[in-house]
Amino acid sequence: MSWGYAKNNGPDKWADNFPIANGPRQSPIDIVSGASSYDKGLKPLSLKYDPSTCLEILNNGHSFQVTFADDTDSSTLKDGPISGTYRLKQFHFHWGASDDKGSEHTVNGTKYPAELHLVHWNTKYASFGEAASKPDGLAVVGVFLKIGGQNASLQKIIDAFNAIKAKGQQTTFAGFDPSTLLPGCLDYWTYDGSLTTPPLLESVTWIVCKEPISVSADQMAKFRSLLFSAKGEAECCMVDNYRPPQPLKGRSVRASFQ
Ligand SMILES: NS(=O)(=O)c1ccc(Cc2ccc([N+](=O)[O-])cc2)cc1
Ligand SMILES: [Zn+2]
Repeated sequence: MSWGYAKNNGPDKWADNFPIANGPRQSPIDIVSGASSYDKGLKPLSLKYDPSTCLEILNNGHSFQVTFADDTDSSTLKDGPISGTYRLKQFHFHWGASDDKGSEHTVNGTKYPAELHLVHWNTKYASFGEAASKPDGLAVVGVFLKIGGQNASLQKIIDAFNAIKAKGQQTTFAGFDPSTLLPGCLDYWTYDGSLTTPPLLESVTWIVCKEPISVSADQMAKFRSLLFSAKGEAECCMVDNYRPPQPLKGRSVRASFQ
């Protein structure tokens, strides 16, 4: 049986097939703001996204993701805590069955209803797959979602959900600008971590934005209408697809702001 988020294949079972689950730099973590240290050497994030690199949206059975053409430096992340150029590969979300949980990172123990991950890979390596196995191979920008007003940018994504309700379904998704999903303020925390799903590779520089973006309660309900299950299988709602916080194991968390 492959990994998932159920009792029998969820986060507490992942170490059985992926022993790195108990490694020294696992993600997510609880961000204790008072314990993070302001680093004046941290640069502002430089995010440059080209909507024409947006390709498709798919339900992979764990989340839904929007994938980008990453054969040129059209959509990139630079500066911040990283050196060099990282290309946007995809973005996806994690969310809960109710508004009191769903994010992977937490802030002073607080869970948000959802969390966006924008996944980038270091162009010093030849491909995403190669980069994913290197300690400085990936950089993921995390953005919290909090319940508030309707989010017009998210609505464009939600409008495609009918075509990707079940695992394995995908559809063309062109011209979407991911920068419309970013908060106004790009203050961030950063630390060395891992993928938060198997294979849990310890190759991610995490960049977690302090300011959340809004999502309405109705929009969150639409996230929860997606399915973990494939067409023809017993329907299983795609909810609680988040890993809980992992031990810090001596890592420091730096803040780009005072
Ligand atoms: N949630 S997250 O840490 O941002 C995350 C981002 C991307 C991925 C997808 C993935 C990344 C790498 C591999 N790999 O190298 O075998 C397989 C799947 C998995 C998890
Ligand atoms: Zn993720």
